[in-house]
Amino acid sequence: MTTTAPTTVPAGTGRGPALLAVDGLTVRFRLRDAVVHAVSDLSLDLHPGELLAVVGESGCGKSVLAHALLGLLPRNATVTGRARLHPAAGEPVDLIAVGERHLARQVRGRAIGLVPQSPATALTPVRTGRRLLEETLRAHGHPRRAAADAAERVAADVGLHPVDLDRYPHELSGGMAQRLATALALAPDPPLLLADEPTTGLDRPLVDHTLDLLRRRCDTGAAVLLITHDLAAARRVADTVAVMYASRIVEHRPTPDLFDHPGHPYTAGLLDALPDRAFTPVPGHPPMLTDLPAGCAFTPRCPRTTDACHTTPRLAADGGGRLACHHPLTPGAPA
Ligand SMILES: Nc1ncnc2c1ncn2[C@@H]1O[C@H](COP(=O)(O)OP(=O)(O)OP(=O)(O)O)[C@@H](O)[C@H]1O
Ligand code: NI
Repeated sequence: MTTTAPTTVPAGTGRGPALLAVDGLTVRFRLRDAVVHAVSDLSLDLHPGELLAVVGESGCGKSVLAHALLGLLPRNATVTGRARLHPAAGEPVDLIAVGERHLARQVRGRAIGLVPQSPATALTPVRTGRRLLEETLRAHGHPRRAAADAAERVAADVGLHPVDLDRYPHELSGGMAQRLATALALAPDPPLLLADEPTTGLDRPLVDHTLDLLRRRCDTGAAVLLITHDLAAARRVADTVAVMYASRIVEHRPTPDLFDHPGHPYTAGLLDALPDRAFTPVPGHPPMLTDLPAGCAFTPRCPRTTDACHTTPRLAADGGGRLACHHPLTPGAPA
């Protein structure tokens, strides 16, 4: 590996030991005649009570990050680095090294919940939402009768009507399937939740409702890694925001700092694309992850590029956050 980022998180979030400490996580996919650099040297800490939003354009590696932590990647993936999960009750475990048996028995669903990006395909088609929820709850120790009540409660939490619980997954709209998937992930009350675009297909009031639900989970001690395209969503609920570009975290800061004083030209570009700002998209397209340029991958789209950008910038402490850029923006100065 070329660089190793510090594992400290931005100031203000470092209370006690991290629940999740990811260090140098790298994922490569082998294709017949190419290698996909899906996640590169990624480091982050997540503490109990913290909501971290991971944002970035389509294909930058957000879902692969979540799947790597849960051992859900296909066989052509190679994962290196460490991801230490340290639950309050229990020994720390390296999610990358621990192996499928432990992940299946102790981690997935129990220690780490996942709201998958495409819930419609992830839901078992032959069981109603109610059965799926009750089975999940019983698998995590709820007695039969308590599970029935808890299923209705958690369904109501995500805005699902009891009648909708008696439908089969194919009878649900995209938004209902999304809410059911969220309910299934939340039901066992995992200390860590990975929520991959959990508001897809929801109308605005339900988007806010779901986001606030995740926020409340953090306020009662859980940690949430929220993957989203929606910067407004991140702004509403996240404590810190990590911006990914072409497989790397390029900036990570407390939420207000990121929105008010972005340091990376890419972050500034994403903010400029917001409808309530300049509403101008970042020009150009992200690079192919099979063919990344040497050095900073944002170089071809960056207005500040110089020769220095041909070496990969280290993700280093910057103010209260972390930044990987040779020519960062300074607060108040034009891009
Ligand atoms: N099994 C696989 N084999 C090869 N490449 C893969 C595989 N799974 C994902 N990729 C590639 O890894 C990269 C990262 O994908 P990922 O799904 O993490 O993107 P993302 O940031 O979640 O995008 P989106 O916002 O569209 O969900 C993409 O280039 C994708 O094509
Ligand atoms: Ni994704």
